[in-house]
Amino acid sequence: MNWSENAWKSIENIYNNIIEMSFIKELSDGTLDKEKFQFYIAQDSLYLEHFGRTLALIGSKAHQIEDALAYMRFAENAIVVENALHESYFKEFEISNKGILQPVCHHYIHFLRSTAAFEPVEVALAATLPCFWIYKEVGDYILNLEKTSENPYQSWIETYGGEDFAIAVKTAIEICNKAAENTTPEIRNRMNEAFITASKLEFQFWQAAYDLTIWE
Ligand SMILES: Cc1ncc(CO)c(N)n1
Repeated sequence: MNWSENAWKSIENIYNNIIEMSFIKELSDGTLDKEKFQFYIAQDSLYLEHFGRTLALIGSKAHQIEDALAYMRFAENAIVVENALHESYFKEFEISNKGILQPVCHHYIHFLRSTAAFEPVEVALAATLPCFWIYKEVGDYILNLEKTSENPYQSWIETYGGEDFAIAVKTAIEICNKAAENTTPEIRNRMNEAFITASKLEFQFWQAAYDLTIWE
């Protein structure tokens, strides 16, 4: 079993909890409250900016030049393409501004940033993998459910389910597997831990949107 297969096994229960979440269920059938989606998109747009910057930092540290290039492209994609996409959601869902980072998004972003800054690059690569992989699995899962006609969230679903995003995810998985193979057992364990922590934060990110969790 390679590193990523083993890592996915260790988050299988977290993933199963994610697809059972009310947020995901209601997003799939189009019944999610607009206010919860607005909260989610505004936080996610802040998330993507920081995520993009973090991917660029990790790219700058990658051992192999092709991995550096891949991460710099992921960074560009997170900032340019997804922000543009969010601008269209901002209009469609009448969001006037992004607001501030709320607790869970703040936590997730700063976990990624500090991992990228202070941990070995292999661990940082693993910390970013759930952002790719869980979104792909959730996107595919929702796409494969019976479609409700006229789901207002259909374009979000199509961003993460389907071929284009799958190609990026495959590359990210391969980079992590290669990094894991070429490092020590101790760092491999830390990679696994970072992968699990980020997966828990993916769960929390959706839960915070469902509960509209803000600073006290
Ligand atoms: C919180 C979060 N994780 C992952 C993705 C997908 O890149 C996203 N848009 N938002």
